[in-house]
Amino acid sequence: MSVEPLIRVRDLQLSLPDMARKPLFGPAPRIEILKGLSFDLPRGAITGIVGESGSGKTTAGRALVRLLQPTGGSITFKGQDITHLSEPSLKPLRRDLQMIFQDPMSSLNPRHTIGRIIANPMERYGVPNAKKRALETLERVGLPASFAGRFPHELSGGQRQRVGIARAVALDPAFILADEIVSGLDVSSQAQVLTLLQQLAQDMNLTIAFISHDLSVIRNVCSQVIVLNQGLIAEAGPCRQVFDAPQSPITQTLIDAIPLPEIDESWFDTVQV
Ligand SMILES: Nc1ncnc2c1ncn2[C@@H]1O[C@H](COP(=O)(O)OP(=O)(O)OP(=O)(O)O)[C@@H](O)[C@H]1O
Repeated sequence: MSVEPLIRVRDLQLSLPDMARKPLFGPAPRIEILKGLSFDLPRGAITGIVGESGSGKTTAGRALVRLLQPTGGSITFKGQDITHLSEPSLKPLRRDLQMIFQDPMSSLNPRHTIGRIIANPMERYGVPNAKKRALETLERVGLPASFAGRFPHELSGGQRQRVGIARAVALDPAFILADEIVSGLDVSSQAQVLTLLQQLAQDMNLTIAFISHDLSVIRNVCSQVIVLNQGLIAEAGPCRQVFDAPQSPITQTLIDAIPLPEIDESWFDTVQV
């Protein structure tokens, strides 16, 4: 018997009004952004969603957490069809569907302390001992509890991203959408944040959709990958399989774009041949 995935997506379609082409009178024509995506997000797995700019990654992610309303197909979460749920009906599910964004500086309230930023959502959901849990969660993401009294601008980019992760995991969600969360970080901070995310996913049995335009990042953290191209799935499968034997020219192009590791060319001059 196969295990039911946490999220099941079937023939997902989404169109939005194209305001750039709106006539003076009458409605704007619609632009088709997602043209029929079908995939599963297995429980406890990190699934990479990759593709060139404009391929529909962010739109697909926002549809998954129902920040956007699909125009066709279905999204099933824990066996429940959430495709057309109204905002009040979605409310009890919101705690389970968390997000981490690319730019933690703009997603963290600059006037709130780190402790408040992590405790606030817990208090909203009536989680007991929110302040104590906020301190514990800070330590869980590798930051000292004393950071609770600091403000976002007093942290480095990598530390701020850890706060973004802490705020999401403090709610003990089932699913996290991570949209380009390491794009703004230097390479060593990137590696640390990715290791943390993997560790948390394992410890907490989190299901994560990890959006990135960078296949090399996906390769390091994800067990399966979905390659998007112009609102369609170009290829999907276990990460290793997709990397080792890409079936789509789109995937091959993304693989070819991965920069080679830097080579110290002075080394060649010292080698005796
Ligand atoms: N609100 C909107 N109105 C009209 N078109 C939109 C809207 N949001 C996105 N689009 C278009 O939908 C397509 C997919 O956008 P999306 O942001 O999902 O792509 P992406 O793969 O995440 O790109 P990037 O890597 O650049 O963030 C793009 O062509 C974009 O211009």
